[in-house]
Amino acid sequence: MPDLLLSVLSTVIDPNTGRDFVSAKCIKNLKFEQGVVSLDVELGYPAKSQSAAIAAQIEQALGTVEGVKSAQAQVFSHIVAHSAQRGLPLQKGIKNIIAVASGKGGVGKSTTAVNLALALAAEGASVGLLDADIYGPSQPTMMGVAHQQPEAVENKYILPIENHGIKTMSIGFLIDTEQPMVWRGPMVTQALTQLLNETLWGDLDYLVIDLPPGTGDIQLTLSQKVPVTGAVIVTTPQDIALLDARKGIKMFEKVGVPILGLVENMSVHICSNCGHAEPIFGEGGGAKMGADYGIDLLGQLPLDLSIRLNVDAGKPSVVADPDGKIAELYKAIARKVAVKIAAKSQDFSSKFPKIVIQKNT
Ligand SMILES: Nc1ncnc2c1ncn2[C@@H]1O[C@H](COP(=O)(O)OP(=O)(O)OP(=O)(O)O)[C@@H](O)[C@H]1O
Repeated sequence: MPDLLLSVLSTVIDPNTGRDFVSAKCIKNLKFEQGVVSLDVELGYPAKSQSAAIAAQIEQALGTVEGVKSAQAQVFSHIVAHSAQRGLPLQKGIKNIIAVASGKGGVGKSTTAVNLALALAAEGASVGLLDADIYGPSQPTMMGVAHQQPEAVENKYILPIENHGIKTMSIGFLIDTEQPMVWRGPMVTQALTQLLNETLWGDLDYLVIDLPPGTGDIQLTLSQKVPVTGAVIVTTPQDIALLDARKGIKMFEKVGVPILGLVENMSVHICSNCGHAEPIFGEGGGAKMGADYGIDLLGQLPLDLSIRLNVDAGKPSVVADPDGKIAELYKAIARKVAVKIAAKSQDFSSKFPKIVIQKNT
């Protein structure tokens, strides 16, 4: 019987990965007793909003097998650590780091980063958000923690600020944003490494880093020093933003950080009066760029007043309207990001070449 059950299960396709649950090694503890099948389904990514549907899909397939009276599937997620660029040692307690970047400012990188972090948490993961955007640290406002100060522990560590179910730390808490950029620039890499290392994050499945916009020295150094599992690039459909986004892609390629995909923000404007959709910044740019570079388009967000109002109010769309259309778009992006990470290597060996010094005899 178990063989027959497994062969039926091997025809059931996971809607998130496109693979069947058997070859993806998700099926555990399969039991068959007196006509009752029970099994665990282990997913490598968080998908709380879909676990009931996945269980139903599996139970229904098993229910068609002759001799099966009932089937019960328990769906849960088990998120593991994946290797970072060039075998950089991982951050203690943090399984995966996702960098959110953009080629230029103002394309909605921070809005995407915060909603992505909250969507991963809504899907059941433990998540942290590190705001490294030196030009305009906006996460304290977006997360509704603008006037809070992180507490120091033993004069050595700092506690992240918790709200909406995730832990947030911002470079805005450390640097003086009133200081001219020329002062802040050289300090930022050190301040950021310090923030990453000295924040008591606890155990995290994912840490989302909101990088500063652009592709200058700061970004390059950060993407060399921070062990990143993968990067998400945010762009608007305008040509110029896409040109800048191309520079972002090149930068990550240079330092060996895998690109998880592209988010096209402000894709279309939906008129709040008549519902008419208008592609103000052009159409299809993200998809075309994705195709040119072999990068996936993870999702498209409309230019929607509620997205701005929600982040301004410190309650991003994923928490302000968790079952709404916008939250659904962010959750779908989050699942795609997590699925892509789950498919990555778990080989933690260093990719640096070994240098052997031989003595001449
Ligand atoms: N899809 C959207 N619909 C409507 N408004 C949006 C959308 N995405 C972002 N915004 C708004 O656009 C502005 C810029 O967004 P955000 O701060 O996220 O961009 P950024 O790329 O991180 O900018 P910076 O480079 O300054 O850090 C914000 O006021 C935000 O609320």
